[in-house]
Amino acid sequence: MQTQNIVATKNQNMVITVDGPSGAGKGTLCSALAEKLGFELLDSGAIYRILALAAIKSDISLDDEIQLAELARSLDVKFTLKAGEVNVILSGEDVGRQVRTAQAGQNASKIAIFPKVREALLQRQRDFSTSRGLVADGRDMGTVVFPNAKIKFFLDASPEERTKRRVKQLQEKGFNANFDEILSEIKERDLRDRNRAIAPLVPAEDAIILDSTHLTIDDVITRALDYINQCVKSTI
Ligand SMILES: Nc1ncnc2c1ncn2[C@@H]1O[C@H](COP(=O)(O)OP(=O)(O)OP(=O)(O)O)[C@@H](O)[C@H]1O
Ligand SMILES: Nc1ccn([C@@H]2O[C@H](COP(=O)(O)O)[C@@H](O)[C@H]2O)c(=O)n1
Repeated sequence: MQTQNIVATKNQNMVITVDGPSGAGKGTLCSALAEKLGFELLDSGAIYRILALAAIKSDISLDDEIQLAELARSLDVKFTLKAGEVNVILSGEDVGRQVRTAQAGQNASKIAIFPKVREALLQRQRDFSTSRGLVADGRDMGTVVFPNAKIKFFLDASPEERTKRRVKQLQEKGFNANFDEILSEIKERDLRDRNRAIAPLVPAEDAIILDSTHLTIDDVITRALDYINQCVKSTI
């Protein structure tokens, strides 16, 4: 029986979490797993990026925890799938391109330090879990949002490799990208994400660590699917 069939049979609201630093390949792995297993996908980083963008559009300071948390509770955001691409719709406007910039990532990481903001977004993220199963991509998926998930990955790669990937990705999307600038942004974001007081970027105790520095995308997907297969078989 193939992995996707075994998982479909055993599913029952299964949650697979994938945490790790920026550019480690979480989104790539999560989309592949969601597609192969027929699961829903949660890109939690997109929610933080959208909130920061919505704050800027509403003239709310990225330092104002109370107003940011209020905005988080009323955020009108939808993810729609068009021609295999996820579109991000904020109050009726397609903001997919605006939230993918390096600046949007930095802004997201600035507002992500606030406990009230994280609390306001918690249930919204948990609501992505349905009977279909969920692959959840982020920084605190395995530690805070879905601590009871049965399968947890922590995907890592060296800062230099992640920068190389990010530069290529931004250039392919038509953005300007300078290696040294992106490396320093990645290091700055890592530092903030790993050292914040609430929900810092750390592997869950029961997470499998996958270092993708010297692995191709296909290697990472195969290793993750093998592990999922083993876990599911051991519970049959
Ligand atoms: N193992 C890999 N080898 C080479 N390139 C990779 C690998 N995994 C992902 N990539 C590429 O690296 C880029 C960043 O990957 P991705 O967007 O999945 O990272 P991420 O961890 O989700 O980042 P972020 O948290 O900032 O959204 C993409 O262009 C992707 O195709
Ligand atoms: N669960 C999460 C997800 C993201 N963040 C913060 O958002 C920033 C942007 O995330 P991307 O995955 O889209 O790059 C990230 O640097 C984190 O600061 C978070 O705190 N928790």
